[in-house]
Amino acid sequence: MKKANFITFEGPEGAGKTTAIQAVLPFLEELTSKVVVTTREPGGNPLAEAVRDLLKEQQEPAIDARTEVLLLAASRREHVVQTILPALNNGVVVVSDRYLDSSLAYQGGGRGLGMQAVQAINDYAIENPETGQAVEPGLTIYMDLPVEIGLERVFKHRTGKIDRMDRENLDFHRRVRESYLELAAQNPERIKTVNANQPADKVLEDVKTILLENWR
Ligand SMILES: Nc1ncnc2c1ncn2[C@@H]1O[C@H](COP(=O)(O)OP(=O)(O)OP(=O)(O)O)[C@@H](O)[C@H]1O
Ligand SMILES: Cc1cn([C@H]2C[C@H](O)[C@@H](COP(=O)(O)O)O2)c(=O)[nH]c1=O
Repeated sequence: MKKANFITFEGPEGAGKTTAIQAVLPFLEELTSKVVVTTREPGGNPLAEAVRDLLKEQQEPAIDARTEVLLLAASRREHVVQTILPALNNGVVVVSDRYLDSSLAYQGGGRGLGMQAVQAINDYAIENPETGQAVEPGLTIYMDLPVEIGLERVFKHRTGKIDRMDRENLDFHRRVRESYLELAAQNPERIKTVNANQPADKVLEDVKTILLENWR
């Protein structure tokens, strides 16, 4: 496998992505001898962060599922063009807390729009304007855990606000996880699964092992 300059972290709510990314950063800088930047979705630039705020707030009437997927794809386009590509073109390693797989799992699976339809919308959003190639991560670390455990972490311990997605019902979150597991099974070369239902130091160890294996 080619050394991955674009790395994404994925998982259901409360999987520990943000915690793991922050903890692994110094290790990744040392491993790659490159500048490493972290970013997130939805977000990663001012316009996409504004979309993030919109999507996290409870909306009345409820946001239509197709509107949601289109807003996410539009914000992803900004993220790709304004943040991800300029960094990659400068030789920087980009680590994103969520990317396209989140749309496939949450909107494709969770909302029931179907992964194919969501992929098609996003093909337009993630095209590199210079090469015409899709901007895709070389490595995705999928942090897997039972949704009840992730949600318990979020509801009991999170310091930030409980948002619109967190409040979705258990079946929604189960469909999200099932979709991630399906994606991981379909893309074993790119998506590496970590058992996120372990103490944080053990999770970090497993993440480091995967990064090491993918930077040879
Ligand atoms: N391995 C772990 N065991 C127990 N608690 C953890 C673990 N990793 C993270 N946490 C805690 O769980 C909560 C969620 O962690 P974090 O924000 O890193 O997850 P996340 O995947 O980024 O969540 P989300 O996508 O929902 O924002 C935090 O309170 C964090 O301290
Ligand atoms: C990129 C992306 C995100 N989401 C959802 C998943 C989460 O509920 C929030 C992001 O916030 P977090 O702090 O990372 O939990 O947005 C989504 O539904 N679809 C997407 O494409």
